[in-house]
Amino acid sequence: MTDTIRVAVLGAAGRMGAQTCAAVEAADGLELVARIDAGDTVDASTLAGADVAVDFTVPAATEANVHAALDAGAHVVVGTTGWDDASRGRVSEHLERANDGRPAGEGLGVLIAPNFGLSAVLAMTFAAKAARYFESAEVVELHHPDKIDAPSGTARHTAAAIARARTEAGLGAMPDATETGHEARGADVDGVRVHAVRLRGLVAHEEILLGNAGEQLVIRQDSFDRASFMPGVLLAVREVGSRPGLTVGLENVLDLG
Ligand SMILES: NC(=O)C1=CN([C@@H]2O[C@H](COP(=O)(O)OP(=O)(O)OC[C@H]3O[C@@H](n4cnc5c(N)ncnc54)[C@H](OP(=O)(O)O)[C@@H]3O)[C@@H](O)[C@H]2O)C=CC1
Ligand SMILES: O=C(O)C1=N[C@H](C(=O)O)C[C@H](O)C1
Repeated sequence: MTDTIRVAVLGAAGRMGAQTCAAVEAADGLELVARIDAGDTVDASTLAGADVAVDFTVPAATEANVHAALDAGAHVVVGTTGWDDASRGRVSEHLERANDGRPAGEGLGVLIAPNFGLSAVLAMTFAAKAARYFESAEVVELHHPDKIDAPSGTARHTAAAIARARTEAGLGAMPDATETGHEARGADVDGVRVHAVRLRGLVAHEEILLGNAGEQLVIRQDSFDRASFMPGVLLAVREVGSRPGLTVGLENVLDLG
């Protein structure tokens, strides 16, 4: 990369995309070279020489955007939700092909972060650390009602990390005597119950409840404004070029992983 990092924003007219364009324009050492939105093609021409493409679009479009940006030779930072093992695997394979033969450390990178907010990244990290000590754990995510996916990507990432920690600690299934009304118990993400609230006035919030006999730990984070995501987005834009391959979660960039 040159000294100035050229950035293209995909989903530029959206809530996160618009805020990201403004943050990039205001940041030292970054230059906004393209605003891409629904209906636009993603290729070398529309990316306009971008070193890094930032995707805040929709779950149905994000994977194709990443492949297209990689084909155009750009690193990619992804905030969009909707990723699973299969789609992440396809991106990993694409990166292996694209980076084959490049000198070590000079390959393309993709950084997918379910949440760029520091409070959210820390809440997820703390929850994963605490999980092994509690018999029960449930996740509640609360968002603005214009959000199209549920549960949130953050809640899925949190629940998956809790489940991994429980498995590593040899914990079994959580106690739950429910016999009727299973639909009221939320989504099951790797054996962890996740509940989604949609409420006008909210932005993005998460609560992780951890319980033992006679005690409870509640870890809560609140993004009251999308400004909370911007330091993480800018950090990812600056870091992705020095992280060839696929990185999932900003905790890895912050050395919290
Ligand atoms: N990682 C993080 O920290 C955060 C992640 N998110 C996630 O980011 C995503 C975007 O959220 P948000 O900004 O609120 O959503 P918005 O709906 O406000 O923005 C999405 C934008 O993407 C556009 N778009 C749709 N399809 C394409 C496409 N194929 N190529 C380019 N642009 C397209 C939409 O256009 P149109 O409206 O015309 O369809 C819209 O302008 C969501 O998945 C959300 O969960 C949100 C906040 C923080
Ligand atoms: O749609 C949103 O707003 C958000 N989406 C991400 C998610 O699904 O986790 C991140 C944050 O929660 C805001």
